[in-house]
Amino acid sequence: MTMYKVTLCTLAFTACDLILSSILYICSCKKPSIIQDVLGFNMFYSMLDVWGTSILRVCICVGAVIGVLRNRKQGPQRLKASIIAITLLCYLIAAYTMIKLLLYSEYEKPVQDHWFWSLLAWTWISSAGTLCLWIQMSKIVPYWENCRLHSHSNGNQDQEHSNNQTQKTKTKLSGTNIGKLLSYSKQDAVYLILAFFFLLLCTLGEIFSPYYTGLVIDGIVVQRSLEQFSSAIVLLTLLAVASAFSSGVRGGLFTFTFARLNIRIRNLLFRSLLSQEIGFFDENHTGDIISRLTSDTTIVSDVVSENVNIFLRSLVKAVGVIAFMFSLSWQLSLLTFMGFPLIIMVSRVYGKYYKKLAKEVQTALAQANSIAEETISSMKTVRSFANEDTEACVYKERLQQVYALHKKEAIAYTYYVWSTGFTQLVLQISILYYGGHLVISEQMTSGNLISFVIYEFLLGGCMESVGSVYGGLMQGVGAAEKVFEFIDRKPKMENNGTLAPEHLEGKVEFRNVTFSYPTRPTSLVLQNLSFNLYPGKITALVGPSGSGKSSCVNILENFYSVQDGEVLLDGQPIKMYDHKYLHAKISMVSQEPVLFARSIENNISYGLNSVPLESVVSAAKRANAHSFIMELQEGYNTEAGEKGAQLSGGQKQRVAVARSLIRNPQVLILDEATSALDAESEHAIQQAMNSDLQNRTVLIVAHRLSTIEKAHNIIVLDKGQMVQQGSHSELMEQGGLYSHLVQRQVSGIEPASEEKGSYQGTHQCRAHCSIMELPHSPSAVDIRL
Ligand SMILES: Nc1ncnc2c1ncn2[C@@H]1O[C@H](COP(=O)(O)OP(=O)(O)OP(=O)(O)O)[C@@H](O)[C@H]1O
Repeated sequence: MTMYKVTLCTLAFTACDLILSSILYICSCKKPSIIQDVLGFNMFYSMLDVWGTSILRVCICVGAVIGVLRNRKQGPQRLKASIIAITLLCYLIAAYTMIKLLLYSEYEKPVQDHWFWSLLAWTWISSAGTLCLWIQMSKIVPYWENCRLHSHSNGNQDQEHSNNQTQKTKTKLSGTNIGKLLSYSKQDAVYLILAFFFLLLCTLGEIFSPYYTGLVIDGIVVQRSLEQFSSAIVLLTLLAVASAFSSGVRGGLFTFTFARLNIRIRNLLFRSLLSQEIGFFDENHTGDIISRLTSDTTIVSDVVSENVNIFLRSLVKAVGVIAFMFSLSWQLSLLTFMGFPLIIMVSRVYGKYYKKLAKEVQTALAQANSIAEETISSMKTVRSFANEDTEACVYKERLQQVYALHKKEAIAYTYYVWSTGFTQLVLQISILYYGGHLVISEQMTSGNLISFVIYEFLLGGCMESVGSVYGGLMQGVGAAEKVFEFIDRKPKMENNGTLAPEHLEGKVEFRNVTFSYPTRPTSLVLQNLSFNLYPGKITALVGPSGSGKSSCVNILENFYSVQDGEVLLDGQPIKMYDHKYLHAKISMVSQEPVLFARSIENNISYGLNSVPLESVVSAAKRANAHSFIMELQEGYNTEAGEKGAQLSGGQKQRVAVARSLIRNPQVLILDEATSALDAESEHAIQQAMNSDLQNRTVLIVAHRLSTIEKAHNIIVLDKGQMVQQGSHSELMEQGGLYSHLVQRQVSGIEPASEEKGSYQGTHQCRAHCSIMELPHSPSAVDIRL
């Protein structure tokens, strides 16, 4: 709504409020004239004070209008900042009318004055209206801001629109998350219904107990009848037993159901993670992801299960207790409910703040986990640089952030308990005072007052649980939000190809490929790159560090989408091939192969279904791994350790080569695959591959240029572009980057401009060492690729 519309509405409402309240007051006036009513004001039968609240509302509305008109820019913001105070004021007006009702009922029993009821009802309506108008005015956007928004470029509008959408989605999330959690529990509907049934039984028992306690007291104090007193005690005992039994069953069922939910959510999350594109894992830290999978899923199910249990119990109990309270005394109930909105308001404010804090705690914890995970998984590197202290300090710093957030949480909780505790105390004293008055004036029995006080305590307990559970639930919802974010995430690159031809030649074509990594979309790693790989031929990719060799392999493995151009396998885009088929036909051995913490046999047959041991042994023999495997205590059943840590670098490489060879791939990619091998092993593997070559397409990524001299085609990359192509002798004749690199390696000196990082340095050292060995090294001399 525009500023003028809201202002006009507010002024019209204010006038209407003042006129109607005045008319109703005049009509409800019991004195002959208004002047007499004003001069002889009596709280018990004059409505002057209720009319006076309309003046207060007029002041609020007119003040807001003046504030907004005088300061169009900051006015609405100030109104927004004071919404809680105005809500409190409107609530106090409504609460005052209830006190008025109690006072009036002392004078006129029952209250049958229509004008009185009309003025009371109008006061409630107009208090709510005042609050709504205040909120509307706080949302006013100044005219020039509107113009600025309209005249903004389309791009910016889209941006703002999408921001608004995100905001809206976020607000929607909290509500939908609980719904979503329940939808994941659909399969457990029977258990949940049973749990709810026992919850009702247990709550009914708890609700009736105070009532029978009141009957026991009346039996002793008022009737002095043994019969009434003992029958009430028997019923009370039966109720307590039934309630305790149901309570146990209910608790067990809820815990069981939410344990199932935990497993379900973890499974879904893990499946969703496995379906994400590789870029997702570049963007998100492993620690963060693991934290979602472990701590967040646990919070979702455990915290939610515990809190839903308490929340539902308290809610059902509160409904029953309220019904009993009204049946015992409507006046005392009214008094009790004056404090009710105040507790809700405190819970809301606290819940909102707590939810924000819970999310921050989760993020900070995930970051701390990520650091611990990274450090522990790279312990050898940390130790070799003697960097334990720094890592411990970094971790401590992150934990300090978590601690600071926890402190904030603790302070928020303290304020919350203080405010609700104080409200309840004031209420209890008021109830005892007014209740005593009702008993003395014989408007209720002493037994009923005791029952009421017990109910009031029960209701206080329920409210407290609802409030504290609300915070817990919000913590669960905050964690659920993050879990669902991952579960619902649609992979940006889906493996939904279907092509799986029986015969695959293995011709690969990079056609005008332009590529950048999703984490750095602006820096082009490959630019308009085109080359072919042919079956039965060995092609080598060489180039300085960072020139894009491994990126070509990543694209060929269909790990990333290209920005422009395409990669074709037998003339078809690789995306169109079935995921499993593609990775059975294209296999890679990398420089630092990752093995899994399983037996060597399982590592070699990884990803294949029911492979006979003979095939595993045959692949291991071709990879020159059989003899070392047989020397291990448990042979093929030997555990490889986490990431293959129980094997040496060369042994890992040989197992990885066997893992590739067993698939009999049509396209074989070797990314410095034999770099960690001794000369003899390397030679043996080269021989095996040589004899296996047949019509296979082989792509070698090489840093040691000596290893690719016999390749049929050498592609030289520089800054993501192909600068040369040909056989070793052709390229040496041509001169240029290739011969330059070879000469540098032979002389053992790398161009300084290429030394950009420690990783590169490692390669250069290796290259340097291997070339220095060249004249004597059988691996270099006997290459038969
Ligand atoms: N996952 C990634 N996310 C973002 N950028 C990356 C990623 N991997 C590599 N890069 C960048 O892409 C460029 C090419 O890297 P690439 O690994 O393909 O080079 P390379 O020729 O294989 O290098 P090396 O010989 O050192 O292994 C580099 O600038 C590198 O920083």
